[in-house]
Amino acid sequence: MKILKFGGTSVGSHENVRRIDEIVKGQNTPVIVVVSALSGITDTLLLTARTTAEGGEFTTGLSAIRTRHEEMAGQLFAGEQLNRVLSKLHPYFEELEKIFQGVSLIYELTPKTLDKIVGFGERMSSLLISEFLKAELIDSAAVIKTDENFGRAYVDLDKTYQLIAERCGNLKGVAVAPGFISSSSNGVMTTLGRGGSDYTAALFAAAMDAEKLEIWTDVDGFMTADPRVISKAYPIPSLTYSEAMELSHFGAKVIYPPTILPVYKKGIPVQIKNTMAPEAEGTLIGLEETDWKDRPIKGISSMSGITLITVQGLGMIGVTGISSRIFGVLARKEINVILISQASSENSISFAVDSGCAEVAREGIEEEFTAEIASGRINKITVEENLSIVAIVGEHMKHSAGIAGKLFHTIGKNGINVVAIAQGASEQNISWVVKHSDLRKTLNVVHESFFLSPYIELNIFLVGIGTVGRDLLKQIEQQQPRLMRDHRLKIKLAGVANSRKMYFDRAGIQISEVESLLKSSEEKSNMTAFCQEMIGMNMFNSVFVDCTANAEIAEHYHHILDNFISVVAANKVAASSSFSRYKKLKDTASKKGVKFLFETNVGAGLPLISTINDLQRSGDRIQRIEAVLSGTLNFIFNTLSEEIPLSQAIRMAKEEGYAEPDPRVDLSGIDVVRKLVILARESGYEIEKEDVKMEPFIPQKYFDGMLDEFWKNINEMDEEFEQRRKELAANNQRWRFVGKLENGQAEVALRIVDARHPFFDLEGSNNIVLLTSERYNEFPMLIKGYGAGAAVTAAGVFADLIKVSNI
Ligand SMILES: NC(=O)C1=CN([C@@H]2O[C@H](COP(=O)(O)OP(=O)(O)OC[C@H]3O[C@@H](n4cnc5c(N)ncnc54)[C@H](O)[C@@H]3O)[C@@H](O)[C@H]2O)C=CC1
Ligand SMILES: N[C@@H](CC=O)C(=O)O
Repeated sequence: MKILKFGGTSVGSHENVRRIDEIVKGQNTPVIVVVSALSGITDTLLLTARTTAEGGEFTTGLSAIRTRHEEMAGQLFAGEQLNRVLSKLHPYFEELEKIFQGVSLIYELTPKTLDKIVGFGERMSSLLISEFLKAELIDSAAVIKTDENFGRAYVDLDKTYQLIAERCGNLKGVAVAPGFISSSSNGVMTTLGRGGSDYTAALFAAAMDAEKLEIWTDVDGFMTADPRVISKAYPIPSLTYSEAMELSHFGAKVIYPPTILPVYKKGIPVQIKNTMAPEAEGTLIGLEETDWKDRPIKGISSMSGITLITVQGLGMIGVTGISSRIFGVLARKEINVILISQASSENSISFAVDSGCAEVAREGIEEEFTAEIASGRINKITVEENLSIVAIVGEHMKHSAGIAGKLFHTIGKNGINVVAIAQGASEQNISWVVKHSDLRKTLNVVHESFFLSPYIELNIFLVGIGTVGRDLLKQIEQQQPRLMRDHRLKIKLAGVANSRKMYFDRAGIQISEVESLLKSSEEKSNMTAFCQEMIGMNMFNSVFVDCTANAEIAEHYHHILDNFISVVAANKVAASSSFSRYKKLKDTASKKGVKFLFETNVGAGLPLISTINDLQRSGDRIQRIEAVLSGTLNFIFNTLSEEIPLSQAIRMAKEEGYAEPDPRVDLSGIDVVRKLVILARESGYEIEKEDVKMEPFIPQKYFDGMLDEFWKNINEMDEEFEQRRKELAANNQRWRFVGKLENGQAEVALRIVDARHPFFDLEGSNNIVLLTSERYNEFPMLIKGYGAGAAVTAAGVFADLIKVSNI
């Protein structure tokens, strides 16, 4: 025999009732179908009853209940059968009306009367369904026996099992039973508590030693997290009884927790199934899980609307009976305590309750401890509101070291403050309290870090869509399928800005639509507002990517890192600003556990900074750097010819995407000064830009004034350069703009090199770096390759992004 329970949504429409018929027909064993009231009916019954007791009218509520059932009957039956079903339904409406009239006369609604009223929902739905399935109707109230604790009666299990077995022992086909309702030994109607239809089904299953209990609902089973918050949540194939209990306790409203006990005692498996998608596997609950045996954590549950109350005082230390008095008060006031946390010093006890009961709880505690508060032995009762509880659940957490460490490290790294923690000695559940505003981020972080997510998400906020930024977007779009497939990495563009507009979307911005979305966006580009929005979005694994050359944007890095957001910069301004600022940014990143990466600041995509970092970390010491670090200048010197004068070569470098947004930064030598300073600092030298000796090769007057004037006047230098170029060519010599660091002294200057020099053959916009260190001494390390350009620079930024993701 099988017991199939269908919830309110599953019986809430005639289409769904027809689905139930199909599901039941597919069974090849006797079946008892337990049903809830039609969706929304229990709420209407409760509301109408309460309104009536307060002097309001009941006719509207009653007529809505009547219409709903009559309409459903009209959709399920026709002709004679419809008349017959309606004639069976009408006595219920009449009886209900009489009860409401009684309540309206005496303005009183006892728990006993309320149980009688709410039980009508299941009585009427079971009538409709049994008629439609042409099944026997079992009166659950006659076989489930309880005490008279109305609203949530306690079941006499022995008596109930005996009566069910007697009533259903000879059942051959299909029977339908209302959930939720029961009766006392005096025959008074009682109910099993909200959600009690699951419990009814479990009682039938246990009494009949059923082969399986199936709970048919409107979700695909227990999910790894709340799917309304985590779009990547997916069904858990199997759980043990205790895991299901733990998950149900904190929010996963898939099954009513008391349901588990009767079936657990008899070892009856419970299958959660979706009535709307019967083909989905669902979740199987049993003594042992059938899947995911290697996963320490099966799911995350969460609960919002939580208030944490803390009772604190030095006078509590070593005093017995404090806890018993606190929880005694709460028990007397019928306040459910959701989580408890006590410091081992015993000077404080914190407990979490539903915010709706917080005020009553606080008043009760203050009253109980009036004397201790007056004498100062208890000095504080604090109430923290707007909190949420999150719990990870899994039987294999037991004796598995490192779970809590990893959990709180990951949470902390994402800037989430943990307000309180509790872990049961059973080690199946670790629960903690966070601000409600951090709940989404917490769930995402935990879901990902414990591999409950099919992929890791990196949320990027990109500023600057020029040569590098545009290519970066193109590369992300092209590489995304491979990253998802091979590395479980999904790069999500959550915010973007050009110099005019900005646009955000937590769900992710389609890269192909970036330009048009920015064009139509109402939000004007503003860095302060951009940071505010990005930080306010409070997304986990966030990275700010700066593909501008803007100094104002670089000013915001500290604030961004301080808010647990990594920074990847192609922009060289921050890393080459004052040493104290550079150091502060690095220290902040390290303190906050995020990354500040700027590999492309020197040599574009060449692995220069990472190589220097590796040498340093492994104990080497950089003694000397000699390098060509300007792609633009190298390109210009390799391009100048009789046909191509200086001014034209500069324009070509700009068109090729090598030059800075303002090419005077390249021509003045400032770009190389910045790069040399960054390399020196990464090599451990405390150096400022002003410390670098620079010999300009173009007169200062061309750099003063506006950019337009520069473009207008720079051809004045063409002739002189052509003269000098000819002389060089005649001597088989070339110009190279060289940066050098030696004995802590840095200089940049235009050099003339001949064919014997290693820089002589440096082609196009290539860069070259010779690193002399303690280990690479007689033969320095040489790194050479493209030193500028959209594709290689964007690839370098991309590589930094991948480093942030830690895949
Ligand atoms: N192009 C190259 O080969 C390399 C460039 N870099 C660095 O990459 C950065 C970007 O260079 P490119 O893409 O070549 O320059 P670009 O001039 O093509 O792009 C910069 C973009 O930033 C935008 N922008 C400026 N201020 C802004 C603001 N306040 N808000 C939003 N957007 C703003 C500009 O409108 C422009 O679209 C620069 O810092 C450069 O030094 C680094 C290595 C190589
Ligand atoms: N303008 C720079 C670009 C790379 O940093 C250069 O030309 O090297």
